[in-house]
Order: sequence, then structure tokens, then C-alpha cells
Amino acid sequence: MTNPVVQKVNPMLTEERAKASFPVEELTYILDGGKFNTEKRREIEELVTKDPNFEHPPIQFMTREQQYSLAVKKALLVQQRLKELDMLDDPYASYFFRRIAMPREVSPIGLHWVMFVPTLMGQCSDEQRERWLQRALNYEIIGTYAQTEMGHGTFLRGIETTATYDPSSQQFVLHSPTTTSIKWWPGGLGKTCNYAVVVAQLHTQGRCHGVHMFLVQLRDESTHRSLPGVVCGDIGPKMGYHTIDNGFLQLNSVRIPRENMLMRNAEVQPDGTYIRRVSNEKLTYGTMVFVRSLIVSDAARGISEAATIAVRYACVRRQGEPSSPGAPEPRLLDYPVHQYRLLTCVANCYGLWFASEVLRDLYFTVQPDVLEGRTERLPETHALSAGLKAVGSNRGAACVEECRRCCGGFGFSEASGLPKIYNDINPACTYEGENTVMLLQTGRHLLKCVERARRGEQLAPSDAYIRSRPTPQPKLAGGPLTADLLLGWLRWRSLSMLLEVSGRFNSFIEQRQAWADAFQAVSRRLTRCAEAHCILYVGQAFLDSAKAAENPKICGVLTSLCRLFLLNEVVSGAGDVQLSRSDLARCQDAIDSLLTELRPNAVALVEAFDLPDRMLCSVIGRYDGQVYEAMLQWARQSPLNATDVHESYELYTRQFLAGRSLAKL
Ligand SMILES: CC/C=C\C/C=C\C/C=C\C/C=C\CC/C=C/C(=O)SCCNC(=O)CCNC(=O)[C@H](O)C(C)(C)COP(=O)(O)OP(=O)(O)OC[C@H]1O[C@@H](n2cnc3c(N)ncnc32)[C@H](O)[C@@H]1OP(=O)(O)O
Ligand SMILES: Cc1cc2nc3c(=O)[nH]c(=O)nc-3n(C[C@H](O)[C@H](O)[C@H](O)COP(=O)(O)OP(=O)(O)OC[C@H]3O[C@@H](n4cnc5c(N)ncnc54)[C@H](O)[C@@H]3O)c2cc1C
Repeated sequence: MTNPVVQKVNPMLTEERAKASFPVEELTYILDGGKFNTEKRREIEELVTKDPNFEHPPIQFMTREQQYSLAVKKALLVQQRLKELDMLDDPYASYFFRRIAMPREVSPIGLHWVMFVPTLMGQCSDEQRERWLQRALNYEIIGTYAQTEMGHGTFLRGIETTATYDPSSQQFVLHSPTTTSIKWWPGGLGKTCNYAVVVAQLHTQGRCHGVHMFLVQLRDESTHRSLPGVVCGDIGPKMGYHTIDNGFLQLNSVRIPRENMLMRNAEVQPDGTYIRRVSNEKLTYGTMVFVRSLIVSDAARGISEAATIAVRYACVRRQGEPSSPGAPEPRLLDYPVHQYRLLTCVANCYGLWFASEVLRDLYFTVQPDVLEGRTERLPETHALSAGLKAVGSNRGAACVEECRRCCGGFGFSEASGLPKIYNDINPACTYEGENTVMLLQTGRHLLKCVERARRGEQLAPSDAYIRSRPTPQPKLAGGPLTADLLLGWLRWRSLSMLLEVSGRFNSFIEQRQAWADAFQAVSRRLTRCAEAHCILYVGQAFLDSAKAAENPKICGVLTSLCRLFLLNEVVSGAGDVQLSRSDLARCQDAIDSLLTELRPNAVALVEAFDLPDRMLCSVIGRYDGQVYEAMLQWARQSPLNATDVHESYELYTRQFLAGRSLAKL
């Protein structure tokens, strides 16, 4: 563990830690992708922890302006430190440095490395890369990704910003023709960035060629003042994300050179001739596919943090009727229903964690081909990244919220660290494609897979089961409820639901409904099919990772946790298909047994994530379990406690008590 063993660890936590049935450290290596990575991560965490420049009072006691300003300082300091340590080219080191230096504090320059740089990499011609990429990687310029407008987020083709080519000056004129066309939301756009990739409708020679990307300078590189024709600012306070300046941008006939259109896939020649280099126009959406795959892993990390806090707290919090006179009150973790609430979150976390690794590998396998214009596996990658982004962030938000509620009133206090995690995960349900819309993309792909399977065509690996013949429902009563059997049931469920919806869709088509109308008619059911497909993917990734563990004890505990995940899916999906009462009852019994079996490993399973106190920022989830003293210390830092009598007493309360009118004050 990276946590320094403090002098007095709560004995209830020590007792729980001693119950682990497997070597926690070895599971940490698996989660980190190897011992080497664990050691590197810990070195980085130690560097940041020892650096006084990253020390400050809890940000929850600061105003939004203070939070933003501090976040800018820390984000830039991180870059300086990474440069000094020669770690800028190491994505793993950079990621962990940022994560520990700014735990769940969204970086004002986050969009630069999450979307701006990846867009330059994926959408620039080789020449353009030479010109801009190195400057961006060196942080000589700071950029964002400006796509969403006030009037259009989901429906990308409806974007109104125009980029009209003027051959006489060989420039594009970027313009926001309406109020609804004002860019709204891009992270860091308000105050921090000086450049943006702007998504706009390309017009040349009197024709519109649809959405394309343009590099637009927004602010002067030395004064940081907005350039003529550029009106931008912060969009104001949000539900969370206080540390980042999501912004607005109005472009009033702003001129940029022709060469600032990102030209990897299409080009406008000096005379205005439009040339499309690749046939698949969806390649313009490539950055979103990449970021969606990151969101799955971020959701798993969010649950790991919340679950670590809530499980530790459940070990030290006593509440309820003692089992006998004079006995202590039970610990929260002793309640089976509490075990269920927490352990299913832990199971979701591991499932998403392993699935995000498989998805990441798929993305990096397919991406080189895509960059060369070979797009055969793009539909599968898009469907999986969209669907898993939705399932991951939905589950992420739901599990973090469940962990928060598991901590009772303290979970509502910022001191727990849980609201901060929730507010960081929740917007992922909306950004990078609202979740329902993303599930519909996956559903659309699955419908097409059914058609292709009927025609006898090959399907991509994760869709291949759609080619299998419909079979009777696998029986769950009888033999042992193994993970393989449960996964087989989920595969059967996914296929049955899909065939049912596809049959319904085809009957609408046979009744001569338009494709789009038939799609709308089945859309509600289709989102459920998309979820079932993604859950199958998660379950498969989970089971494969459990089986791959060399240590039999780790293999055992991961397989049990995976069974809990799968059983919970079977039970909650019982209404999607008709699961018999006896099968359902067996699954429920198996869940109860698994809770008893896994309970002694609850702390070990969350502590395998190896999250230092600095990362959790939680009074109730601290390594030493000394919750109550720390809670009092936290409250003492509240600015409201700076004086015994608050100024509002003199201003208002005293007047009120004396019967004077407050109206004129
Ligand atoms: C600051 C951060 C710091 C730290 C965080 C750390 C980790 C977290 C990681 C990152 C998150 C951080 C910040 C996030 C900031 C947020 C940024 C944004 O939100 S950017 C804006 C994102 N916007 C969207 O996602 C818009 C959603 N809409 C769409 O994607 C599309 O419009 C939609 C898919 C809905 C439909 O597109 P449309 O043009 O209408 O397509 P059409 O219907 O014509 O055709 C569909 C056709 O195209 C295929 N397709 C669609 N999308 C893709 C794609 N991306 N790739 C490949 N193919 C695609 C689709 O399957 C269909 O194909 P067929 O015709 O069926 O063959
Ligand atoms: C914190 C945060 C950060 C962001 N950062 C960026 C950024 O850096 N750059 C950027 O460009 N954008 C950014 N966005 C914008 C984000 O991508 C959009 O909010 C998102 O794509 C949804 O678009 P919208 O807000 O216009 O919602 P809408 O598209 O108006 O959707 C509203 C609701 O309608 C539903 N809906 C819409 N269309 C359909 C349909 N066809 N079928 C069924 N239901 C539908 C949706 O499911 C949703 O529930 C950010 C947003 C947030 C919240």
C-alpha cells in the first residue's frame, strides 16, 4: 500500500484486512497491468505527495473562481513537472501524475490532451501535423474541441456554424449565423484556451459538404486577448466541474487560412475544388470513438474510489440493535443487504475495469487501419465504444450514488469525497454523446448485424454470436451455476431479445414503413438490446480476466465476484425474457451464498485498487479508519467557523429579533 501506516489504525479495519484470502498486492499488479506499472504509479504518487506545491486546503471550501484559478495553476505545474522528469512522452506516467495531483478535479487544460491533441493526430494531413502537433504537444498552444452548439449537440449534422471558402483570399470565413449556432460547452474554451478545433459546415463553390474541422486561433498568443470577431467566455456554474471553464464561442466572420482546414480525409484546393480522400465520412467522428473508450475506464475508476470509501466506512460504522445485551452495535458490513449493495458495486467495477482494457486494445488494434482508410472494423468499434460508454457511465453514476447512500448522512457531506466523485462521473452520461442516443447507435448496428447474419455474411468477433441459431432457454436449475453457464444465459438473452426486436422491425418494414420510422417504433426496446449486448461483453471480459489470473486464490475470488456480477444481471434481466420462478429462486439463493463467501474479502477487493488517501480525499474512507476525529477537524475548516458570531447576525438576525423590518436592509 502507498498509504503510510499511521500510528493508530482503527482495529475494526485491521481485523477486516486480516481476513483476505488472497494476496492483495498480486491483484493490484493485475489491475495495473503488471508489477512494473504498479511501481511506477507509486513512485509518481510519492513524488506528488511530497511536493508542497500541490498542497492546499480542501477545494470544497473555496469559491468557484478560487477553484478554477488553483486548477489552472496545478494543471500547468503538472506539465512543468512532467517535463522536468522527462515523462511527457509516457502516457501512463502523465495520466497518473495528473490523477494524483488533481484528484477528481477536472483540469482546465484537460480537453487539450483528451480531444485537441488526439484530433490533430487523427484529422491532420502529415504536413499539418508537422506544423501544429509539436506545438500542441509542447504546450506552446492550448486547445479545445468546439463541436456542440446551443441548438445542436446530439444531431451533429444539424450544426449551424459555417466555414465558407473564399478563393480570392484563399481563406475560410468562420461564422456563427444565429444565436443557436453559438458553440456552448467546450471545456477550457471560456478562459483557458487560445486555440480550438471548430466543427463547422463546409461551403465551397456554392455547395455545402457537411461537417468538417478547422483549427481556429481564438486568443492572442502573448496577451491572451480574444482576437477580432471572436466572442468567448465561461458558461457559468454547473452541477459539478467547478474547476473547468466550459465556454461559449461566437464567431463573427473570422478569417483563417485555407491550410487550417484539417485535411487528412478531405481537402479544399486553392481554387475551391472539394476533394474527399476517403469514402467513409464518419472518420471525422474519430476522436469521439477514442474518448468514449476512455470514459469506460474512468467510470470503473470512479466506482473503485467510491467503493473503497464506502466499504472501509462500512467496516468502522456501527449502527443498529446489538445481537445480545452488552454486545456492540453491528457494523454496516454485517448486514446482508449492505453487503449486496456494496459488493454488486465492486463487481460492476471489476467488470467495467476489465472490459475497458479489452475495448482499449480493440481501439488501438483497429486505429492504424482506420488512419490508412481501411474501415472494416470501424462499425464494431463505434458500436462498442458508444454502447459501453453509455453502460459504463450509467453504471458508474448509479454505483457511486449507491456507495454515497451507503454512507448515510456523511455521504451527503463533501467531507466524504463522494459528491465530488459523483459530480465528476455523472456528466459522462451526457457528454461525448448522450447515453440513450449512444445505446441507439449500438442498437442500430445490432439490427444491421441480424440482417447480415441472415444473408450468411461474416460478423466482427464481438457480434459473431448473432449468427448462431436460436436455441431454447438454457436451464439454470439443476447443475451448478457456473460463470460459463450464466454467461451462456446472458448470450442467449441478448440474442433472443435482438431477434424479437428485429422481427418486430421487419414486420414494420413489410408494412411499408420507412426504415427510420420502423427504427423509431422499436427504439425503446432496442436500447435494452444494446445494454444486454454490452453487458455480455463486460461479462466475457470479466470472466476471461478471472481465468487468466495465475494465482489460484485470485482466480477463485475473481470468479466468485464475476458470478455475482452475472447472477445480478440474470436476476435484474429476468423480465426481459421469461425466466422461470425456479430458475430465479436458484439465482437469488446463489447471490445470498456469494455475499457470505465474498464478505471477508470485501476490504481486500477494494484495497487492491491501491488508492492512497491523497487520491480519495475522504474523511470517512481514510486508510486508518479514524472517521469521527477527522470529521470534526474537517468541519473546523469551514469559513463559516472563522468567527464565533457570523456577520449576518449583526446585519439581520439581531434586527429581526428586535422586531425591525429587514425589507430596507
Ligand atoms: C477534461 C477531462 C479530463 C479528464 C477526464 C478523464 C477521463 C474521461 C475521458 C474523457 C472525458 C473528458 C471530457 C469530455 C468532454 C466532452 C466533450 C464532448 O462532449 S465533445 C461533443 C461530443 N458530441 C457527441 O458525441 C455528439 C453525439 N452525436 C453523434 O455522435 C452523432 O451525431 C450520431 C452518432 C448521434 C449520429 O450521427 P449522424 O451524423 O446523424 O449519423 P447518421 O445518422 O447519418 O449515420 C449514422 C451512421 O454513421 C455511423 N456512425 C456514427 N457515428 C460514428 C462514429 N463515431 N464512428 C463511426 N461510425 C459512426 C453509424 O453507425 C451509422 O452507420 P450506418 O449508416 O448504420 O452504417
Ligand atoms: C460537462 C460537459 C462537458 C462538455 N464538453 C464538451 C466539449 O468539450 N466540446 C463539445 O463540443 N461539447 C461538449 N459538451 C456537450 C455534449 O457533448 C452535449 O451536451 C451532448 O452531446 C448532448 O447534446 P445536447 O446537450 O445538445 O442534448 P440534446 O441533443 O438536446 O439531447 C437532449 C435529450 O434528448 C434526447 N435525444 C436527442 N436526440 C435524440 C434522438 N435522436 N433519439 C432519442 N432521444 C434523443 C437525448 O437522449 C437527451 O436526453 C459537454 C457537455 C457537458 C455536460
